[in-house]
Amino acid sequence: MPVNAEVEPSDTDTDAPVDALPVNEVFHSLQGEGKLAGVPSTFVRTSGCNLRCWFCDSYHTSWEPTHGWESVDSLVERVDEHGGEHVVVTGGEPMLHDPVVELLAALSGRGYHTTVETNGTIYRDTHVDLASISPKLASSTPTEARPPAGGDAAVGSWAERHEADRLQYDTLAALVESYAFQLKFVVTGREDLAEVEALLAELRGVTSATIRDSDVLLMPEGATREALAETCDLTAELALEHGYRYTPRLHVDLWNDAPGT
Ligand SMILES: C[S@@+](CC[C@H](N)C(=O)[O-])C[C@H]1O[C@@H](n2cnc3c(N)ncnc32)[C@H](O)[C@@H]1O
Ligand SMILES: Nc1nc2[nH]cc(C(=O)O)c2c(=O)[nH]1
Ligand code: SF4
Ligand SMILES: [Mg+2]
Repeated sequence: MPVNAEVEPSDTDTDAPVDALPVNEVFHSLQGEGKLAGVPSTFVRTSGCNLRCWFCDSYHTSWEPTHGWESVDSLVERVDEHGGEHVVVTGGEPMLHDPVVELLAALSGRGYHTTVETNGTIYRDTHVDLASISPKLASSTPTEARPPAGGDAAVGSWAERHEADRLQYDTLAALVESYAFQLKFVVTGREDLAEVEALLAELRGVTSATIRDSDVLLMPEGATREALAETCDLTAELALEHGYRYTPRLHVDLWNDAPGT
């Protein structure tokens, strides 16, 4: 059961087929972010999210979700066709969907290393080799003055909903206690670091897991090379100042976040 079981699979069809996931894309690329940056990986991108970051680089899984329904068996077959050792399950928010549990168990059973990219608001008891947790800071909250960057969807009630739901310490604690993890924060400005520090102090206070500074990654905000160029120098400076790790966004550097990368 998810820790916060009241989360609804918002923005996904209500007539979801059993054992199927709403899938936006499956592709093979280099892991662009985090401790495994540079590792060839097959990505399964589910659609639908319980949050709405203004900067979301996957607009068609959050603000205007699109997907086809695909069974776990069919997804495993498609992953097998790409080959390799590493699979990244991402979204949208992949932990929203019940069949993600079976998908991760099946991938693990076939010997894949699994990374789950998650916003850290929903816990699932399943097989995860690396929980790549990206808790959302106040600077991610959409407002009328800061609407979604990837399209013209209306902010509407999402300002309040995102703000209310973005941090769930019981869920973050369950994730870091259950799985090998990284905590990956999107940095938009210097002011974000006070919130990172406060969040880590709170989380370290409520969990028995050890959170090393080297498990904390600062990632510059930017869905394009131009946007990244504005934030990467400051993010590197902040990583050095605070003793945290810097993570690049290799897929943006290499391919400008083109579809399928
Ligand atoms: C699209 S999200 C999907 C997984 C999950 N919903 C989450 O937010 O962690 C994948 C990763 O991209 C990051 N991300 C999204 N938009 C970004 C942007 N404009 N700049 C930098 N990172 C971004 C998220 O923080 C997360 O680490
Ligand atoms: N190459 C590449 N690496 C990634 N790492 C995390 C991604 C994501 O969207 O979750 C991502 C992505 O979209 N592409
Ligand atoms: S939580 Fe992830 S998928 Fe959802 S809006 Fe934010 S970045 Fe996009
Ligand atoms: Mg991405």
